[in-house]
Amino acid sequence: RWVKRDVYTLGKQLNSGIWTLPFIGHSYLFFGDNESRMKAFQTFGRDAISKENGLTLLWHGNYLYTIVADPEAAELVLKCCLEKDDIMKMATLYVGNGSIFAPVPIWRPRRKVLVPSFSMKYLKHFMSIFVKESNVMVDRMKNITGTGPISAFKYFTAYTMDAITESTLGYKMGAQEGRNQNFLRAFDEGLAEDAKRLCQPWLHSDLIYNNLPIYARLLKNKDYLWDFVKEVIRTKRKEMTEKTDTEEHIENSSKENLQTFLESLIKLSGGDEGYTEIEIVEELMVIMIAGNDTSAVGASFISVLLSRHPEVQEKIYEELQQVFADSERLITFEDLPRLKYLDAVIRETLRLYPPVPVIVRKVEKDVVLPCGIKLVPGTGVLVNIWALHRNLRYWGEDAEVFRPERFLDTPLTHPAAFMPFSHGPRNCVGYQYAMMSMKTVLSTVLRRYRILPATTPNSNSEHPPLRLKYDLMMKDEDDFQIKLEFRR
Ligand code: HEM
Repeated sequence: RWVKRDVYTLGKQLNSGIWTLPFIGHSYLFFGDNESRMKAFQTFGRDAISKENGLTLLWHGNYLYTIVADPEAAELVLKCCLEKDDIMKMATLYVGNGSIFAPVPIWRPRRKVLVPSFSMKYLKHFMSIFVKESNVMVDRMKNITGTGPISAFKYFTAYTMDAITESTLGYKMGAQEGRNQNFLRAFDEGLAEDAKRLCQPWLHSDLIYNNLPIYARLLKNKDYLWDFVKEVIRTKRKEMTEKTDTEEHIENSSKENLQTFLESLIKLSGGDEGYTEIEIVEELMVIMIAGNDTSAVGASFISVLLSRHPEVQEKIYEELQQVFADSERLITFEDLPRLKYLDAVIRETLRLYPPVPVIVRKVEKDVVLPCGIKLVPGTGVLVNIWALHRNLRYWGEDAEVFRPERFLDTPLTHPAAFMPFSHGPRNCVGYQYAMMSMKTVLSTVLRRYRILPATTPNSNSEHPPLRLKYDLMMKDEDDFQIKLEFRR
Protein backbone atom coordinates (compact mmCIF):
# COMPACT_ATOMS: atom_id res chain seq x y z
CA ARG A 1 0.00 0.00 0.00
CA TRP A 2 2.88 2.33 0.84
CA VAL A 3 4.43 1.61 -2.51
CA LYS A 4 1.16 2.44 -4.30
CA ARG A 5 0.87 5.64 -2.26
CA ASP A 6 4.36 6.73 -3.40
CA VAL A 7 3.39 6.05 -7.00
CA TYR A 8 0.21 8.15 -6.73
CA THR A 9 2.12 10.96 -5.02
CA LEU A 10 4.54 10.94 -7.97
CA GLY A 11 1.59 10.93 -10.39
CA LYS A 12 0.10 13.97 -8.66
CA GLN A 13 3.38 15.87 -8.72
CA LEU A 14 3.88 15.21 -12.41
CA ASN A 15 0.40 16.50 -13.16
CA SER A 16 -0.56 16.20 -16.82
CA GLY A 17 -3.55 17.76 -18.53
CA ILE A 18 -3.91 14.79 -20.87
CA TRP A 19 -7.10 12.87 -20.23
CA THR A 20 -7.02 9.43 -18.61
CA LEU A 21 -9.78 6.81 -18.71
CA PRO A 22 -10.69 4.49 -15.84
CA PHE A 23 -8.61 1.26 -15.80
CA ILE A 24 -6.71 1.89 -19.04
CA GLY A 25 -5.27 5.32 -18.19
CA HIS A 26 -3.68 6.85 -21.30
CA SER A 27 -3.43 3.52 -23.17
CA TYR A 28 -6.39 4.50 -25.38
CA LEU A 29 -4.06 6.93 -27.18
CA PHE A 30 -1.99 3.96 -28.41
CA PHE A 31 -4.90 1.89 -29.73
CA GLY A 32 -4.94 3.32 -33.28
CA ASP A 33 -2.39 2.79 -36.04
CA ASN A 34 1.36 3.47 -36.01
CA GLU A 35 0.82 7.06 -37.09
CA SER A 36 -1.50 7.78 -34.16
CA ARG A 37 1.01 6.11 -31.81
CA MET A 38 3.72 8.52 -32.96
CA LYS A 39 1.24 11.38 -32.54
CA ALA A 40 0.61 10.18 -28.97
CA PHE A 41 4.36 10.27 -28.18
CA GLN A 42 4.48 13.77 -29.70
CA THR A 43 1.51 14.91 -27.58
CA PHE A 44 3.17 13.67 -24.38
CA GLY A 45 6.49 15.15 -25.51
CA ARG A 46 4.99 18.59 -26.17
CA ASP A 47 3.21 18.46 -22.82
CA ALA A 48 6.57 17.73 -21.12
CA ILE A 49 8.48 20.54 -22.81
CA SER A 50 5.70 23.02 -22.08
CA LYS A 51 6.54 22.55 -18.40
CA GLU A 52 9.42 24.21 -16.55
CA ASN A 53 10.83 20.83 -15.40
CA GLY A 54 10.42 19.10 -18.79
CA LEU A 55 8.42 16.22 -17.25
CA THR A 56 4.99 14.71 -17.64
CA LEU A 57 3.36 11.31 -17.05
CA LEU A 58 1.70 8.45 -18.84
CA TRP A 59 -0.56 5.89 -17.17
CA HIS A 60 -0.32 2.59 -19.02
CA GLY A 61 -3.22 0.89 -17.25
CA ASN A 62 -2.19 1.22 -13.60
CA TYR A 63 1.53 1.41 -14.38
CA LEU A 64 3.04 4.89 -14.25
CA TYR A 65 5.73 6.18 -16.62
CA THR A 66 7.46 9.48 -15.95
CA ILE A 67 8.07 11.11 -19.31
CA VAL A 68 11.33 13.03 -19.47
CA ALA A 69 12.15 15.67 -22.07
CA ASP A 70 14.71 17.60 -20.05
CA PRO A 71 18.42 16.80 -20.62
CA GLU A 72 19.46 17.26 -16.97
CA ALA A 73 16.80 14.87 -15.70
CA ALA A 74 17.44 12.45 -18.59
CA GLU A 75 21.17 12.37 -17.85
CA LEU A 76 20.52 11.43 -14.21
CA VAL A 77 17.90 8.81 -15.05
CA LEU A 78 20.08 7.16 -17.69
CA LYS A 79 22.97 7.01 -15.20
CA CYS A 80 20.95 5.67 -12.25
CA CYS A 81 18.38 3.41 -13.94
CA LEU A 82 20.20 0.85 -16.06
CA GLU A 83 17.51 -1.82 -16.15
CA LYS A 84 15.30 -1.77 -19.25
CA ASP A 85 11.58 -1.56 -18.61
CA ASP A 86 9.76 -4.94 -18.55
CA ILE A 87 7.84 -3.98 -21.68
CA MET A 88 11.05 -4.53 -23.70
CA LYS A 89 11.06 -8.25 -22.79
CA MET A 90 8.55 -8.65 -25.59
CA ALA A 91 11.25 -7.77 -28.11
CA THR A 92 13.76 -10.41 -27.00
CA LEU A 93 12.69 -13.44 -29.04
CA TYR A 94 15.45 -13.06 -31.67
CA VAL A 95 18.18 -11.73 -29.35
CA GLY A 96 17.64 -13.81 -26.17
CA ASN A 97 19.95 -12.41 -23.49
CA GLY A 98 21.79 -10.20 -25.99
CA SER A 99 23.11 -6.99 -24.47
CA ILE A 100 20.51 -4.55 -25.77
CA PHE A 101 17.59 -5.71 -23.59
CA ALA A 102 19.44 -7.98 -21.13
CA PRO A 103 19.05 -7.65 -17.34
CA VAL A 104 21.93 -5.63 -15.84
CA PRO A 105 23.93 -8.60 -14.40
CA ILE A 106 24.07 -10.16 -17.89
CA TRP A 107 24.43 -6.87 -19.77
CA ARG A 108 27.40 -5.53 -17.75
CA PRO A 109 30.03 -8.19 -18.66
CA ARG A 110 28.74 -8.34 -22.23
CA ARG A 111 29.08 -4.58 -22.64
CA LYS A 112 32.74 -4.95 -21.54
CA VAL A 113 33.37 -7.24 -24.51
CA LEU A 114 31.24 -5.20 -26.92
CA VAL A 115 32.92 -1.84 -26.35
CA PRO A 116 36.47 -2.75 -27.50
CA SER A 117 35.12 -4.54 -30.59
CA PHE A 118 33.70 -1.14 -31.63
CA SER A 119 37.01 0.69 -31.15
CA MET A 120 38.22 2.80 -34.07
CA LYS A 121 41.17 0.42 -34.52
CA TYR A 122 38.68 -2.21 -35.75
CA LEU A 123 36.04 0.08 -37.22
CA LYS A 124 38.35 1.65 -39.78
CA HIS A 125 38.70 -1.73 -41.49
CA PHE A 126 34.96 -1.65 -42.23
CA MET A 127 35.44 1.38 -44.46
CA SER A 128 36.19 -0.88 -47.43
CA ILE A 129 32.80 -2.60 -46.92
CA PHE A 130 30.92 0.73 -46.70
CA VAL A 131 32.62 1.98 -49.87
CA LYS A 132 32.00 -1.22 -51.83
CA GLU A 133 28.33 -1.48 -50.84
CA SER A 134 27.72 2.26 -51.38
CA ASN A 135 28.94 1.84 -54.93
CA VAL A 136 26.65 -1.13 -55.51
CA MET A 137 23.82 1.11 -54.30
CA VAL A 138 24.54 4.08 -56.56
CA ASP A 139 24.92 1.73 -59.53
CA ARG A 140 21.50 0.23 -58.78
CA MET A 141 20.06 3.74 -58.67
CA LYS A 142 21.09 4.43 -62.29
CA ASN A 143 18.00 2.69 -63.64
CA ILE A 144 15.53 4.72 -61.64
CA THR A 145 17.18 8.12 -62.07
CA GLY A 146 14.94 10.62 -63.82
CA THR A 147 11.85 8.42 -63.26
CA GLY A 148 9.01 8.91 -60.73
CA PRO A 149 9.44 8.97 -56.95
CA ILE A 150 11.25 6.09 -55.26
CA SER A 151 11.48 4.96 -51.66
CA ALA A 152 14.91 6.02 -50.34
CA PHE A 153 14.42 3.52 -47.50
CA LYS A 154 14.22 0.57 -49.89
CA TYR A 155 17.75 1.36 -51.13
CA PHE A 156 19.32 2.31 -47.78
CA THR A 157 17.96 -0.70 -45.91
CA ALA A 158 19.41 -3.11 -48.49
CA TYR A 159 22.74 -1.22 -48.27
CA THR A 160 22.84 -1.33 -44.45
CA MET A 161 21.86 -5.01 -44.41
CA ASP A 162 24.75 -5.91 -46.72
CA ALA A 163 27.20 -3.73 -44.79
CA ILE A 164 26.14 -5.00 -41.36
CA THR A 165 26.11 -8.72 -42.24
CA GLU A 166 29.53 -8.46 -43.86
CA SER A 167 31.05 -6.55 -40.93
CA THR A 168 29.38 -8.84 -38.40
CA LEU A 169 29.71 -12.29 -39.96
CA GLY A 170 32.09 -11.72 -42.86
CA TYR A 171 29.20 -13.05 -44.98
CA LYS A 172 28.17 -11.42 -48.26
CA MET A 173 24.38 -11.34 -47.92
CA GLY A 174 23.66 -9.77 -51.34
CA ALA A 175 20.44 -8.03 -50.18
CA GLN A 176 21.07 -5.34 -52.80
CA GLU A 177 21.24 -8.00 -55.52
CA GLY A 178 18.07 -9.71 -54.25
CA ARG A 179 19.83 -12.79 -52.79
CA ASN A 180 19.11 -14.61 -49.47
CA GLN A 181 15.44 -13.64 -49.44
CA ASN A 182 14.58 -16.20 -46.72
CA PHE A 183 17.05 -14.68 -44.28
CA LEU A 184 15.83 -11.17 -45.01
CA ARG A 185 12.16 -12.12 -44.77
CA ALA A 186 12.66 -13.91 -41.42
CA PHE A 187 14.68 -10.97 -40.12
CA ASP A 188 12.18 -8.28 -41.18
CA GLU A 189 9.11 -10.20 -40.08
CA GLY A 190 10.48 -10.55 -36.53
CA LEU A 191 11.06 -6.82 -36.19
CA ALA A 192 7.72 -5.86 -37.69
CA GLU A 193 5.84 -8.28 -35.41
CA ASP A 194 7.77 -7.13 -32.30
CA ALA A 195 6.77 -3.58 -33.11
CA LYS A 196 3.12 -4.55 -33.63
CA ARG A 197 3.01 -6.44 -30.34
CA LEU A 198 4.68 -3.68 -28.36
CA CYS A 199 2.19 -1.15 -29.62
CA GLN A 200 -0.92 -3.27 -29.06
CA PRO A 201 -1.58 -3.75 -25.33
CA TRP A 202 -4.00 -6.67 -25.89
CA LEU A 203 -1.04 -8.68 -27.29
CA HIS A 204 1.18 -8.07 -24.24
CA SER A 205 0.19 -11.15 -22.26
CA ASP A 206 2.48 -14.13 -23.02
CA LEU A 207 -0.45 -16.40 -22.27
CA ILE A 208 -2.36 -14.99 -25.22
CA TYR A 209 0.53 -14.25 -27.58
CA ASN A 210 2.33 -17.59 -27.22
CA ASN A 211 -0.82 -19.37 -28.39
CA LEU A 212 -1.27 -17.33 -31.56
CA PRO A 213 -0.16 -18.72 -34.96
CA ILE A 214 2.22 -15.75 -35.40
CA TYR A 215 4.25 -16.86 -32.36
CA ALA A 216 4.81 -20.32 -33.88
CA ARG A 217 5.94 -18.67 -37.13
CA LEU A 218 8.34 -16.34 -35.30
CA LEU A 219 9.85 -19.29 -33.42
CA LYS A 220 10.47 -20.99 -36.77
CA ASN A 221 12.05 -17.79 -38.11
CA LYS A 222 14.26 -17.55 -35.05
CA ASP A 223 15.48 -21.15 -35.48
CA TYR A 224 16.24 -20.46 -39.13
CA LEU A 225 18.23 -17.28 -38.37
CA TRP A 226 20.09 -18.79 -35.43
CA ASP A 227 21.03 -21.94 -37.41
CA PHE A 228 22.31 -19.71 -40.19
CA VAL A 229 24.50 -17.70 -37.79
CA LYS A 230 25.66 -20.82 -35.89
CA GLU A 231 26.89 -22.34 -39.14
CA VAL A 232 28.95 -19.20 -39.88
CA ILE A 233 30.36 -19.27 -36.31
CA ARG A 234 31.39 -22.93 -36.57
CA THR A 235 33.18 -22.31 -39.83
CA LYS A 236 34.96 -19.27 -38.39
CA ARG A 237 35.98 -21.03 -35.16
CA LYS A 238 37.39 -23.90 -37.24
CA GLU A 239 39.27 -21.47 -39.47
CA MET A 240 40.67 -19.67 -36.44
CA THR A 241 41.97 -22.87 -34.78
CA GLU A 242 43.33 -24.28 -38.04
CA LYS A 243 45.45 -21.20 -38.60
CA THR A 244 48.60 -21.47 -36.50
CA ASP A 245 47.50 -19.06 -33.84
CA THR A 246 50.84 -17.62 -32.89
CA GLU A 247 50.91 -14.18 -31.27
CA GLU A 248 52.50 -12.94 -34.47
CA HIS A 249 49.59 -14.16 -36.58
CA ILE A 250 46.99 -12.48 -34.35
CA GLU A 251 48.99 -9.24 -34.48
CA ASN A 252 49.13 -9.32 -38.25
CA SER A 253 45.56 -10.35 -38.79
CA SER A 254 44.17 -7.49 -36.72
CA LYS A 255 46.48 -4.99 -38.33
CA GLU A 256 46.10 -5.83 -41.97
CA ASN A 257 43.00 -7.91 -42.48
CA LEU A 258 39.42 -7.13 -41.90
CA GLN A 259 38.36 -8.27 -38.45
CA THR A 260 34.64 -8.98 -38.27
CA PHE A 261 32.57 -8.49 -35.09
CA LEU A 262 32.35 -12.29 -34.93
CA GLU A 263 36.14 -12.62 -34.74
CA SER A 264 36.46 -9.74 -32.23
CA LEU A 265 33.79 -11.26 -29.97
CA ILE A 266 35.44 -14.70 -30.03
CA LYS A 267 38.86 -13.22 -29.24
CA LEU A 268 37.83 -10.50 -26.78
CA SER A 269 35.57 -12.82 -24.77
CA GLY A 270 38.52 -15.19 -24.24
CA GLY A 271 38.73 -17.44 -27.32
CA ASP A 272 37.76 -21.07 -26.68
CA GLU A 273 37.33 -20.26 -22.98
CA GLY A 274 35.12 -17.28 -23.74
CA TYR A 275 31.55 -16.94 -25.03
CA THR A 276 29.49 -20.04 -25.72
CA GLU A 277 28.01 -20.44 -29.17
CA ILE A 278 24.63 -19.18 -27.94
CA GLU A 279 26.16 -16.08 -26.34
CA ILE A 280 27.91 -15.24 -29.59
CA VAL A 281 24.71 -15.73 -31.62
CA GLU A 282 22.83 -13.45 -29.21
CA GLU A 283 25.41 -10.66 -29.47
CA LEU A 284 25.66 -10.94 -33.25
CA MET A 285 21.87 -10.79 -33.57
CA VAL A 286 21.89 -7.66 -31.38
CA ILE A 287 24.47 -5.97 -33.58
CA MET A 288 22.61 -6.88 -36.78
CA ILE A 289 19.22 -5.80 -35.45
CA ALA A 290 20.42 -2.62 -33.70
CA GLY A 291 22.64 -1.62 -36.59
CA ASN A 292 20.50 -2.24 -39.65
CA ASP A 293 17.28 -0.26 -39.85
CA THR A 294 18.44 2.47 -37.45
CA SER A 295 21.10 3.71 -39.89
CA ALA A 296 18.81 3.13 -42.89
CA VAL A 297 16.08 5.25 -41.27
CA GLY A 298 18.65 7.95 -40.42
CA ALA A 299 19.99 8.08 -44.01
CA SER A 300 16.44 8.09 -45.41
CA PHE A 301 15.33 11.06 -43.28
CA ILE A 302 18.48 12.91 -44.38
CA SER A 303 17.69 12.24 -48.07
CA VAL A 304 14.13 13.54 -47.71
CA LEU A 305 15.28 16.67 -45.87
CA LEU A 306 17.98 17.31 -48.50
CA SER A 307 15.36 17.00 -51.25
CA ARG A 308 13.38 19.77 -49.48
CA HIS A 309 16.42 21.96 -48.70
CA PRO A 310 18.35 22.30 -51.98
CA GLU A 311 20.55 25.07 -50.48
CA VAL A 312 21.82 22.62 -47.82
CA GLN A 313 22.39 19.96 -50.45
CA GLU A 314 24.44 22.40 -52.57
CA LYS A 315 26.61 23.25 -49.55
CA ILE A 316 27.35 19.57 -49.04
CA TYR A 317 28.19 19.27 -52.74
CA GLU A 318 30.61 22.22 -52.48
CA GLU A 319 32.31 20.51 -49.56
CA LEU A 320 32.54 17.28 -51.55
CA GLN A 321 34.07 19.24 -54.45
CA GLN A 322 36.68 20.66 -52.09
CA VAL A 323 37.64 17.18 -50.94
CA PHE A 324 37.34 15.23 -54.20
CA ALA A 325 37.30 17.94 -56.93
CA ASP A 326 36.15 16.25 -60.15
CA SER A 327 38.06 13.03 -59.52
CA GLU A 328 36.27 9.68 -59.44
CA ARG A 329 38.42 8.38 -56.59
CA LEU A 330 36.66 6.42 -53.87
CA ILE A 331 36.17 7.91 -50.42
CA THR A 332 38.68 6.84 -47.74
CA PHE A 333 38.67 6.74 -43.94
CA GLU A 334 40.92 9.83 -43.93
CA ASP A 335 38.33 11.84 -45.91
CA LEU A 336 35.62 11.43 -43.26
CA PRO A 337 36.79 14.08 -40.75
CA ARG A 338 37.04 16.59 -43.62
CA LEU A 339 33.28 16.31 -44.30
CA LYS A 340 32.33 18.67 -41.48
CA TYR A 341 29.22 20.17 -43.02
CA LEU A 342 27.86 16.74 -43.97
CA ASP A 343 28.48 15.73 -40.35
CA ALA A 344 26.44 18.72 -39.16
CA VAL A 345 23.61 17.85 -41.57
CA ILE A 346 23.49 14.29 -40.26
CA ARG A 347 23.38 15.52 -36.65
CA GLU A 348 20.72 18.12 -37.37
CA THR A 349 18.54 15.48 -39.04
CA LEU A 350 19.01 13.06 -36.13
CA ARG A 351 18.03 15.91 -33.82
CA LEU A 352 14.71 16.63 -35.55
CA TYR A 353 14.05 13.04 -36.62
CA PRO A 354 15.73 10.66 -34.15
CA PRO A 355 15.23 7.10 -35.52
CA VAL A 356 14.75 5.87 -31.93
CA PRO A 357 12.36 8.56 -30.62
CA VAL A 358 11.74 7.11 -27.14
CA ILE A 359 13.64 4.80 -24.77
CA VAL A 360 12.43 3.22 -21.53
CA ARG A 361 13.95 2.30 -18.18
CA LYS A 362 12.70 0.73 -14.96
CA VAL A 363 13.04 2.57 -11.64
CA GLU A 364 14.45 0.16 -9.03
CA LYS A 365 15.47 2.59 -6.31
CA ASP A 366 14.48 6.17 -5.41
CA VAL A 367 15.92 8.77 -7.78
CA VAL A 368 15.56 12.46 -6.89
CA LEU A 369 15.53 14.58 -10.03
CA PRO A 370 17.17 18.05 -10.15
CA CYS A 371 13.69 19.64 -9.88
CA GLY A 372 13.11 17.82 -6.57
CA ILE A 373 10.60 15.23 -7.83
CA LYS A 374 11.34 11.72 -6.55
CA LEU A 375 11.01 8.77 -8.95
CA VAL A 376 10.00 5.64 -7.06
CA PRO A 377 10.40 1.87 -7.58
CA GLY A 378 7.52 0.17 -9.34
CA THR A 379 7.35 2.88 -12.02
CA GLY A 380 8.98 3.32 -15.41
CA VAL A 381 10.70 6.21 -17.16
CA LEU A 382 10.26 7.07 -20.80
CA VAL A 383 12.91 9.43 -22.16
CA ASN A 384 11.24 11.22 -25.04
CA ILE A 385 14.25 11.94 -27.27
CA TRP A 386 12.03 13.44 -29.98
CA ALA A 387 10.75 16.11 -27.56
CA LEU A 388 14.05 16.59 -25.71
CA HIS A 389 15.61 17.55 -29.08
CA ARG A 390 12.97 20.26 -29.53
CA ASN A 391 13.13 21.68 -26.01
CA LEU A 392 13.28 25.48 -26.50
CA ARG A 393 15.23 25.97 -23.29
CA TYR A 394 18.17 24.11 -24.77
CA TRP A 395 17.75 24.69 -28.52
CA GLY A 396 16.42 28.24 -28.64
CA GLU A 397 13.45 29.77 -30.41
CA ASP A 398 14.35 28.12 -33.73
CA ALA A 399 14.34 24.60 -32.23
CA GLU A 400 11.84 23.38 -34.87
CA VAL A 401 13.89 24.76 -37.79
CA PHE A 402 16.25 22.57 -39.84
CA ARG A 403 19.51 24.51 -39.50
CA PRO A 404 22.64 22.30 -39.70
CA GLU A 405 24.90 25.31 -38.98
CA ARG A 406 23.84 25.18 -35.31
CA PHE A 407 26.16 22.17 -34.93
CA LEU A 408 29.05 24.25 -36.33
CA ASP A 409 28.47 27.62 -34.67
CA THR A 410 26.91 26.85 -31.27
CA PRO A 411 28.28 24.48 -28.62
CA LEU A 412 25.77 22.16 -26.97
CA THR A 413 24.05 23.80 -23.99
CA HIS A 414 24.06 20.47 -22.11
CA PRO A 415 25.92 17.19 -22.85
CA ALA A 416 22.60 15.32 -22.95
CA ALA A 417 20.72 17.92 -25.02
CA PHE A 418 21.53 15.87 -28.15
CA MET A 419 21.12 12.13 -27.68
CA PRO A 420 19.92 10.25 -30.79
CA PHE A 421 22.24 7.44 -29.66
CA SER A 422 20.94 7.64 -26.05
CA HIS A 423 23.24 8.72 -23.21
CA GLY A 424 25.12 7.22 -20.28
CA PRO A 425 26.46 3.71 -19.62
CA ARG A 426 23.83 1.98 -21.81
CA ASN A 427 24.11 4.26 -24.81
CA CYS A 428 24.56 3.07 -28.39
CA VAL A 429 27.86 1.30 -28.79
CA GLY A 430 27.60 1.55 -32.59
CA TYR A 431 27.34 5.33 -33.00
CA GLN A 432 30.74 5.77 -34.65
CA TYR A 433 30.05 2.84 -36.95
CA ALA A 434 26.69 4.44 -37.84
CA MET A 435 28.21 7.87 -38.51
CA MET A 436 30.96 6.37 -40.71
CA SER A 437 28.49 4.26 -42.65
CA MET A 438 26.00 7.10 -43.18
CA LYS A 439 28.71 9.58 -44.23
CA THR A 440 30.16 7.12 -46.71
CA VAL A 441 26.89 6.17 -48.37
CA LEU A 442 25.48 9.73 -48.44
CA SER A 443 28.64 11.27 -49.88
CA THR A 444 28.75 8.53 -52.54
CA VAL A 445 25.13 9.22 -53.54
CA LEU A 446 25.49 13.02 -53.48
CA ARG A 447 28.64 13.05 -55.61
CA ARG A 448 26.70 11.32 -58.36
CA TYR A 449 23.08 12.45 -57.96
CA ARG A 450 20.99 15.43 -56.99
CA ILE A 451 18.12 14.46 -54.69
CA LEU A 452 14.80 16.10 -55.60
CA PRO A 453 11.55 16.27 -53.63
CA ALA A 454 8.71 13.89 -54.41
CA THR A 455 6.12 16.41 -53.21
CA THR A 456 5.20 19.84 -54.61
CA PRO A 457 5.70 22.86 -52.34
CA ASN A 458 2.84 25.31 -51.72
CA SER A 459 2.97 29.03 -52.60
CA ASN A 460 5.16 29.65 -49.50
CA SER A 461 7.67 27.03 -50.78
CA GLU A 462 6.62 24.71 -47.97
CA HIS A 463 6.29 20.97 -48.44
CA PRO A 464 3.54 19.03 -46.63
CA PRO A 465 4.81 17.92 -43.21
CA LEU A 466 6.18 14.39 -43.01
CA ARG A 467 3.65 11.87 -41.74
CA LEU A 468 5.56 10.12 -38.97
CA LYS A 469 4.78 6.68 -37.59
CA TYR A 470 6.15 4.63 -34.69
CA ASP A 471 7.06 0.96 -35.04
CA LEU A 472 9.90 0.63 -32.49
CA MET A 473 11.57 3.24 -34.66
CA MET A 474 10.23 6.48 -36.03
CA LYS A 475 9.65 6.27 -39.78
CA ASP A 476 7.95 8.15 -42.59
CA GLU A 477 4.48 6.71 -43.27
CA ASP A 478 5.00 7.52 -46.97
CA ASP A 479 8.19 5.45 -47.08
CA PHE A 480 10.68 8.30 -47.62
CA GLN A 481 9.83 9.24 -51.22
CA ILE A 482 12.44 11.12 -53.23
CA LYS A 483 13.45 11.61 -56.88
CA LEU A 484 16.94 11.47 -58.33
CA GLU A 485 18.68 13.42 -61.09
CA PHE A 486 22.19 12.75 -62.47
CA ARG A 487 24.85 15.32 -61.58
CA ARG A 488 27.35 13.59 -63.81
C1 HEM B 1 21.54 6.13 -36.75
C2 HEM B 1 21.84 4.93 -36.27
C3 HEM B 1 21.61 4.47 -34.86
C4 HEM B 1 20.81 5.00 -33.88
C5 HEM B 1 19.92 6.24 -33.97
C6 HEM B 1 20.96 4.16 -32.71
C7 HEM B 1 20.33 4.39 -31.51
C8 HEM B 1 20.50 3.59 -30.38
C9 HEM B 1 19.89 3.87 -29.11
C10 HEM B 1 18.95 5.04 -28.83
C11 HEM B 1 20.28 2.90 -28.25
C12 HEM B 1 19.98 2.80 -26.77
C13 HEM B 1 18.65 2.25 -26.49
C14 HEM B 1 18.33 2.45 -25.04
O1 HEM B 1 18.96 3.25 -24.35
O2 HEM B 1 17.39 1.80 -24.60
C15 HEM B 1 21.15 1.99 -28.98
C16 HEM B 1 21.75 0.87 -28.44
C17 HEM B 1 22.58 0.03 -29.15
N1 HEM B 1 23.00 0.19 -30.44
FE1 HEM B 1 22.51 1.72 -31.67
N2 HEM B 1 21.83 3.16 -33.00
C18 HEM B 1 22.26 3.31 -34.29
C19 HEM B 1 23.15 2.50 -34.96
C20 HEM B 1 23.76 1.39 -34.45
C21 HEM B 1 24.70 0.56 -35.16
C22 HEM B 1 25.15 0.81 -36.60
C23 HEM B 1 25.05 -0.46 -34.32
C24 HEM B 1 25.99 -1.61 -34.57
C25 HEM B 1 26.73 -1.78 -35.64
C26 HEM B 1 24.35 -0.26 -33.07
C27 HEM B 1 24.44 -1.08 -31.97
C28 HEM B 1 23.82 -0.86 -30.77
C29 HEM B 1 23.94 -1.75 -29.62
C30 HEM B 1 24.75 -3.04 -29.56
C31 HEM B 1 23.17 -1.19 -28.60
C32 HEM B 1 22.97 -1.74 -27.19
C33 HEM B 1 24.01 -1.19 -26.26
C34 HEM B 1 23.85 -1.64 -24.84
O3 HEM B 1 22.72 -1.91 -24.38
O4 HEM B 1 24.87 -1.70 -24.14
N3 HEM B 1 23.58 0.88 -33.18
N4 HEM B 1 21.26 2.45 -30.28
